[in-house]
Order: sequence, then structure tokens, then C-alpha cells
Amino acid sequence: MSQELTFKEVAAHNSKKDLYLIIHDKVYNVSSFVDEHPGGEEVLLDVGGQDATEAFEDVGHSDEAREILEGLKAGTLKRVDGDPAPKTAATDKISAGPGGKSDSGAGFGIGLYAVILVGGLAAYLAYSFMQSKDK
Ligand code: HEM
Repeated sequence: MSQELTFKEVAAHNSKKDLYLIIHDKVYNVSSFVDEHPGGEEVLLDVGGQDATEAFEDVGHSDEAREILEGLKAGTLKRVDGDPAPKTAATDKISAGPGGKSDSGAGFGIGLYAVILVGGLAAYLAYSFMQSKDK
């Protein structure tokens, strides 16, 4: 059974006895898990009724944690106009980051070498021109 819940409906479940979380646009009923969470109940209550994708992924939860999560699934999130944008995990950004960064880094490196090479060549030519003029 998978029901669709809107952001507003999920937001109503924000107490310890009735706690829903949104992770990757899925809705989880974590009420029964709050007391067992190795990371403590505080962090779960903090994101109760909200999009906890970023918080969940930032911790780098294990596969076991993800299995527990599957068992708590209450439904899927139905986004309507005016809802906050989906939260992407910081880890997603990191995994996309280094590739792009090192690419542009290499481009900059080659550009820098070119500047040094051309500059050095110009300096050398100017120097030998001066020398030949002195003679
Ligand atoms: C329903 C969602 C969640 C489940 C099923 C869950 C499950 C778990 C599990 C099984 C662990 C033990 C380590 C591991 O297996 O990775 C853990 C640790 C932890 N969790 Fe969660 N977690 C959930 C949500 C969150 C959220 C939203 C936060 C927010 C910050 C959080 C913060 C932490 C922290 C800080 C630890 C590390 C505790 C330590 O190692 O001392 N968790 N969680």
C-alpha cells in the first residue's frame, strides 16, 4: 500500500508519537523507530514532518539503515505548487563536484603553462634583441 501525501499533510506529523520524514520524495513513518535510532531521537525530531534527505545523506547512513528505512515507508510525496524545492543531498553535489572541478582545473593549468611559455619566449626574444643591438 502506498499512499500519496502532500508536503502539508506530512508536516502535520511532527511529534514524537506521530513522526513522518521525507527522504528522496518518499514518506516514512519513523514513530516506532525514534527510540531506537543510534543517532538519537533529537535529530529525527528536528526534521520531523520535513524533508530530511540532506540530513540523512550527510551522515552517510549504512545499507542497514537504508533497509530499516524501507520498512518504515508510509507513502510517496505528492508535490504541489508552492512546496519547497526537493532537497538534494550534499553527497550528490560532492559526487558531481570533483569531476567537474578537476576538469576545469586541468584547463586552467594548461592555460597557465601557455601564458608562462609565451611570456618566457617573449622575454627571451627581447633579451636577445637587446644583446644583438649592444654588439
Ligand atoms: C528514518 C530515517 C533514519 C534511519 C532509518 C536511520 C538509521 C540509522 C542507523 C541504523 C544508524 C547506525 C549507523 C548506520 O547504520 O549507518 C544511524 C546513525 C546515525 N544517524 Fe540515523 N537514521 C535515520 C535518519 C537520520 C537523520 C534524519 C539524521 C539527521 C541528522 C540522522 C543522524 C544520525 C547520526 C548522527 C548517526 C550516527 C550515530 C553515531 O554513530 O553515533 N539519522 N542512523
